[in-house]
Order: sequence, then C-alpha cells, then structure tokens
Amino acid sequence: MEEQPAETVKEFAPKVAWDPEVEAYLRGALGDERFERTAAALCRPPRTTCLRVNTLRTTPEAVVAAVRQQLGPDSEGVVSIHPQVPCAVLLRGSGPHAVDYAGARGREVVVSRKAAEAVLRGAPVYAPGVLAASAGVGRGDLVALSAALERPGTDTPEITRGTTLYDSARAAGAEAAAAVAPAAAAGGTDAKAVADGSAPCEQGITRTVPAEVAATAPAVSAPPPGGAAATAAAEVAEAAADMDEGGGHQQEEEAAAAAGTDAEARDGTATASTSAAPGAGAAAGGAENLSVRARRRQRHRQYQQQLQQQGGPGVAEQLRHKGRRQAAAPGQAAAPDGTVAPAGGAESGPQQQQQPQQQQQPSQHQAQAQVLPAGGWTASSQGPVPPRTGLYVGLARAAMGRQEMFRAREGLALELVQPVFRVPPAVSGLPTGWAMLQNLPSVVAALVLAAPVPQVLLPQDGGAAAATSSGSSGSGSGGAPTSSSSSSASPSAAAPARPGLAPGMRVLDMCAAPGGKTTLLAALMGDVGEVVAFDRTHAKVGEIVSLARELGATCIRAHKMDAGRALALPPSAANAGAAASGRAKEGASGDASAEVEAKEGQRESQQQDGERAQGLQPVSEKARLREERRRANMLKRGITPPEPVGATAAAGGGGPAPGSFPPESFDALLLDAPCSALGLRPRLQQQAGCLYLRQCAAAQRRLVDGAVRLLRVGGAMVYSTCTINPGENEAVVRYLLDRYGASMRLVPAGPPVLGGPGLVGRHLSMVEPGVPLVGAAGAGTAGGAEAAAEGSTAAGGGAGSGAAGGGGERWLTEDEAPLVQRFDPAAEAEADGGDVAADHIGFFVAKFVKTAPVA
Ligand SMILES: C[S@@+](CC[C@H](N)C(=O)[O-])C[C@H]1O[C@@H](n2cnc3c(N)ncnc32)[C@H](O)[C@@H]1O
Repeated sequence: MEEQPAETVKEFAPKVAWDPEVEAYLRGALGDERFERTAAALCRPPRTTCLRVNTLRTTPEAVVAAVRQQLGPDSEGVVSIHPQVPCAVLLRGSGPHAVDYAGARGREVVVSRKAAEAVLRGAPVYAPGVLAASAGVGRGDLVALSAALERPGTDTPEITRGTTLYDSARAAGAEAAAAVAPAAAAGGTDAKAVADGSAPCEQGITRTVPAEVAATAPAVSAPPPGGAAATAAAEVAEAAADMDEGGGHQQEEEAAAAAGTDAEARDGTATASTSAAPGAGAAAGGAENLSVRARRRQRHRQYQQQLQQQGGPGVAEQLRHKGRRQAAAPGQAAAPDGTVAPAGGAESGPQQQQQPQQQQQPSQHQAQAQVLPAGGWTASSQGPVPPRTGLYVGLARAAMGRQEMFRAREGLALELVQPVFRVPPAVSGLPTGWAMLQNLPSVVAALVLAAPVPQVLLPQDGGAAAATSSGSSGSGSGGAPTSSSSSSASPSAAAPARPGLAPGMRVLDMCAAPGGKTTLLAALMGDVGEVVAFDRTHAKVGEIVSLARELGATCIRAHKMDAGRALALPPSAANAGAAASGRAKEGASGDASAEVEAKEGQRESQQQDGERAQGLQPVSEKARLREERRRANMLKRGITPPEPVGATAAAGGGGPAPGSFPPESFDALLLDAPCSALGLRPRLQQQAGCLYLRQCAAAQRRLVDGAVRLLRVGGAMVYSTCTINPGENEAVVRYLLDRYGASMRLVPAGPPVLGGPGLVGRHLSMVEPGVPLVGAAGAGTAGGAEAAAEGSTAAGGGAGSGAAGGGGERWLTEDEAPLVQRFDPAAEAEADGGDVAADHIGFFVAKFVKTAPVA
C-alpha cells in the first residue's frame, strides 16, 4: 500500500468554544485543569451506548442474546450488562481515531455544527446540513468533512450555505497553466513561503506542504495542455458556473482570479491578461475586452475596501493571506495527489525550512489545520471568510454532486467512510418495546428515586411509604437496588429502610417528555399504581403517550401542564400561598434575571393555557364545543385533559393551572428539570451566556417551590439535570435546603452510585448582575471558587438567603457534597485504563426526603 505523508493524518482533539463569561465562571467552578478536560470531553460523544431494557416486556439477558445474534461476531467484547445497573445493556464504541484525509485529495465539505455533531455520533449528512463544498465535488468523491461553528451569540454559521471552497492545489495548477512563463518574478518571497510549507490561504489556515515534497519538487513551467492543471482549471471553471447560480459577481471575480484568467485581479499590478490554459480560458472568458476587466478590477477593489471597513483583524489577515497566495501561486504546481509543489531555484533549500519559526504562533485551531492534507483548502466563492476552525470530523464519500447538495432539500449527501468515533452498530431488530436508548445517568436518576429511604428519616406514622410498604421495592421488575444506602455520609445508613418507589404509589414526573424516565418509573413500580407525567408542551405530551404505549406501561397518565403552576392550594391557604410566593420572589430579589424569567414563563404559560381556560368558562357555545372537541381529542391520544379547580394561588406565581393538584398529592416525585444542557455530548460550541444560565436556575427554583409542596411527607424526591453548570445543580440544592430545610432532608443519591461528589463552595458574583465574573474564583477549593466556610447543613434550614442571597451563588458544604452524584464528562479519562463504561454525559442527581409539611 502506498505510504501516505504524515501530514494527511489528523487527530481529533478540539475543545468546546464557550461564551467567555461562561468559560470564566466554569473555570472558577471546576478549576483550570478539570475545566480543560471537560471542554475536551464535551466535544466527543460518550463511547458507550446504553440500551435500557424494558423489564415490563423482557429481561436484560434476553436483550443481550438478541443483540449478540444480530451483531454476530461484531458483538465480541461490545455487548454487556452493566454490573451495577442490571437494566442497562451497554454497547461499547471506540475513538477518537486519527483519520487519514489523503484520499480527499484536497476536497472538502463544510457542514453545520449540528450536522457535524451528528456525524461524530455516527450519522450520515443530509443535504440541508451542507454549507460549503470544494469546487467540482462529484458523486462518489472522497471529501474531508469539517464543521462550521456559529458566529458568537447567533444561530448563523460562520460560512454561508452555498459557498464554494477552492482547493488551492487545483487553483494553483490552473494559475500555473495560465502563466506562459514560470512567473519567476512573482515567485519571490511568497514562493518561499509556499516551498517551506507555510503558505497561508484566504481563510487564515496555514497550508502545509510535506517537507519531502518541498525539498524535492521540481521547478514548474507551464504544464502541458490537458494535464492535471487543465483538469483543475476545468473544475474551477465548473465552480465559476456553479457560483453564478447565486453568488453574484463577486463570486465570479474570485473564480476568475482562481482560474488564472485575470492576472490583474490576482496581483493588482499586471497590465495584461496572460494566455490561459485551454480549460481555464474557455471557462472564465480569457478573451474578455479590457473594459470588462477594468470594471471587474474596480468591483474587486471596492469589495476589498468594504471588507476592510466591515471586518476586524480577521478580514485584514485574510486579505493579506490572499495577496500572498496569489503572488505565490504561479510558482506552484499541483502534484498528482493534490499536494502543492514549490518552485525550485534559489529560494528553495534549507533557508526555507527556517521560515515557520519566524511565523506567529498558531492558534489552537490553526495548529489543527496545519496537519490538514497537503494542498489545503481555500475559500471562497463569496469573498474571504472568517478564519476556519479546522474542526475536521471524518472522511466521507459524496452521495450527491456539489450542485445537488445545495439544491436538494432532503436526501443523503455524504456517507462516512472513516469516522473519528466508531459507535456500536445500530441495533434495529429487537422486538418492539424490549428496550430503548437512554443515557446511563438518566437511568441512574430513576433508580435513585426507587432506592430505599432510611427509616429513621421518616415520621412515626410512616407517611406515604407506609401505605405501600407491603409492596416490593420494584427491584424484580426494573433492577432497582434493594439494600439500604451504603453512603458513609449518612448517619442513618444502617437503619432499616423503605423503598422510595413501590407498586401502588402515586408518583409525579414533573417535566416528563419524551418519557424515558417516566416509563422507567412505571417499570420500577411493576406498572402498578399511577405515574402522573407533566409536560408543558402539548406535542411532547403526545410523545410520552406514544412511548408508554410502545413499552406497554399502562399506569402512566400524561398531562399537558406547566409544572410551576401544578400546585392547587385550597382557598383558605391561598393567601398563605400567595405570601409564600411573594417570599420566593423576595429571596430572588438580587437576581434580576429570575424576575425576567418568571414573567416570561408566566406569559408563556398564560398564552398556552389561555384557550383551555376559556374553554373551562365558555363565553360562547362555539368555545364550549371547541373545548369539548379538544378534550375528546386528548382522551383519544391518551392524554388526560385537565379538570377545573377552584383554587386561586400557587407557589411560583401565575395561579394554578386547571387540573392542578393539592399539596401532598404524591408519594414520590421526580423533577428532571429543563436546563441549559451543558452536559450533552458531543457539542463543538456552547452559545449559552450567563444570563441564560441564570434564567434556567430561576426556572428550576420555581419548579422546586412547587415540588416540595406536592410531595407527601415521607416521600422521596429526586432533582436531576443534564448540565455541568453548578448554578443549576449544587446552587439549586442549596436553595432548596436553605428555604425548605425544616421539611426536606438531603439523603444519599444512590445506590447505584456512578457519579462523583458535588461541588463545595460558592461563586462570588454569578448571581449579581453587572459584576464581572473573571477573577471571582478563589484558589485551593474543590471548584477553585471560595470555600464553603459557612457550614450550612442539610438540616439547618430556615429561610436562608438562598442562591440569590448576598455573597453570590452558593453550592454545597463538605458534608453535603458526597450525598449527590455529579457525572463528570471528563471522568472517564481519569478512570483506570479509560473505562468506556464510565464515559457519560454531564449529569447531576440529588435526592431528598420530606420529613415535615412545608409551612
Ligand atoms: C430534561 S427534559 C425531560 C426529559 C425526560 N424527563 C425524560 O427523561 O425523557 C425537560 C422537559 O421539561 C419540559 N418543561 C419545560 N418547562 C416545563 C414546565 N414549566 N412544566 C412542565 N414541563 C416543562 C420540556 O418540554 C422538556 O420536555
């Protein structure tokens, strides 16, 4: 096999791009080293896929056998039952693998960030995900796949859809073909830059030429017509034709320049067009008259001026690079493999090898770009584009030609040939309802709710659990643990325990769609009892219903409900509730965003429920009929329609929703809160800003306010998120304990325990608007932020200042931290031998028991 130059092989090692304020905050929370590892881990998918077995229909062993049968020899070492979570079947993948991009021969397709993230999980790319492609990419071609990030703070990708990327090697070949003479004069210092492999391109990516090639390549004169350069020119010409479809004259200008038909457009100084290679000339109009060319020149200069006016340093840099490339181009030639060979002569040799040392230190992304296939890629049909990120995500084969990729609204555009991650093969042939894909920490969250609650924490009369204590713990049906918690942090670890979840209970899943955890709760209860599932979005409630049907869970009642308004207080308590609500707002008074969020949430909820509320107090016959149809429709789809209630106030403001529940309605409760999702993987970019993080936390506190009231005394509650943001995790636990500590007790979140401890300390300025976050972190604590010196304990409740109180955002104490589970995306790297079974998304689980009514 032909040996490939090392430069074509690329490692995948990017780090998530963050909003700067969020980065400063997370660095403070996690410490620099852990933050760096987390930022790298978030760019990669977890290498283990988890199939959660539906124990209502089958057993883990049966699923493993079915998967093995389906995968055949491929299943060797790939499939296993999780040792601590019996209802979880793990399928192991591998990566990141270095990818050799030599086969792409300089062709590239840029896809949206989201498409690239899907590629990392093993998906192909569909036409809408394609943003840019090299000129002349045809069906069946191999291409390097790269990701475009979004411009900071926007959803707009950094590269416009439809952009043509020029393969600089081909463009250079065309230019060489256009030159009658070897253009020795233009070779000068730029030829030197090319020769030593450092010639930059328009995108700010430094193109690398293998040293061997640089040292040995012959000097180039005009290549023979019909050779590689002519082919390249023809492809560039095709690109020019492509670009006419939507690119406007600027694209044409660029194409002409790249095709070597207008020397003036390239260096701005030449006075005559050179004789073009046949292909290039025919394509781009080498026999144009001077006035047309003069107009082009003018437009080109105007465009450059515009760019310089609009752009920051990036644009200036691109223009500089562009000038250098263009001047250097005549001294280059396209090697058959798409690499660029330098001009020989006096400038070549050891002198050139020193050039890179004089260059500016490349950024991280540039550093990645330096190991791109020799030849590199340049942009663009629409003028210079921002410096590329160099986020290469695999070698793919085009299933469409370039034009079709942009014209098609759907359809497979690219199939992965060499992936960065090898995900386990898809398991598609399992009998319906046997298993579902569910990330392991999510499974753990439900199991933690089912885990036994130490008896000593419960009131004498046994509260809710006593009513069902004769039932099994559910371990037989769902693999829930039966033993008492083993956490040494709990003073009551050795005490007899009662199940947190058992058949016959009435359980609430407050934010339930699409229903992964809801259906697991039902399985853990043996489908006996009632699992009430809320979601605020109508369509999503439908998803819960469908999943419940598919998995055969009949005890689930799905409601469309804003969980923050689900608490119905009796009229006598309404005033007290309103007062509680007022206090909640008071507590958050330092947090302007909380109010913003509360108002927004209220507005949205009111809007969503407006129609329904009207239907409950119909103003017309038409409205009544509409409501009837609506309710019938909901019933048909398995969604429980809301019933009117007479209550007038609820914690969290906005009043109770129709169909809301009185306090202490549920024996157990799961609050899997909507969150910033900063733990989901892979993510190549995080757009969330601090304001958004604060809004998420405010919404979560509002949901907590309702949850603690809806839970019956003696009942267990799990709070979980899929974010690594301590403001939505530890700080929410702190809020709950400070505000409701007289009624709610933090207990060990387990078994099973697969995550690490929570963060101790506080962040001084996260919740204080206008205070810069940088520098807020102290040194030497678990998170790099200030140590928890205040000694707030799990039981030491009362109306504390909460997360929003003076002194910034507060997390856990040393005693509390081991009781929760923080799933660290970077944890797997720390594990012995890098155990892929421990490769998780970022997640957080905390468990509480209600020991007394909430006043
Ligand atoms: C993290 S997801 C829940 C995932 C779910 N527990 C599972 O495991 O499949 C959060 C859900 O909360 C819903 N949601 C957001 N705000 C809500 C609210 N105020 N009341 C009820 N549901 C809400 C969202 O629509 C979303 O489906």
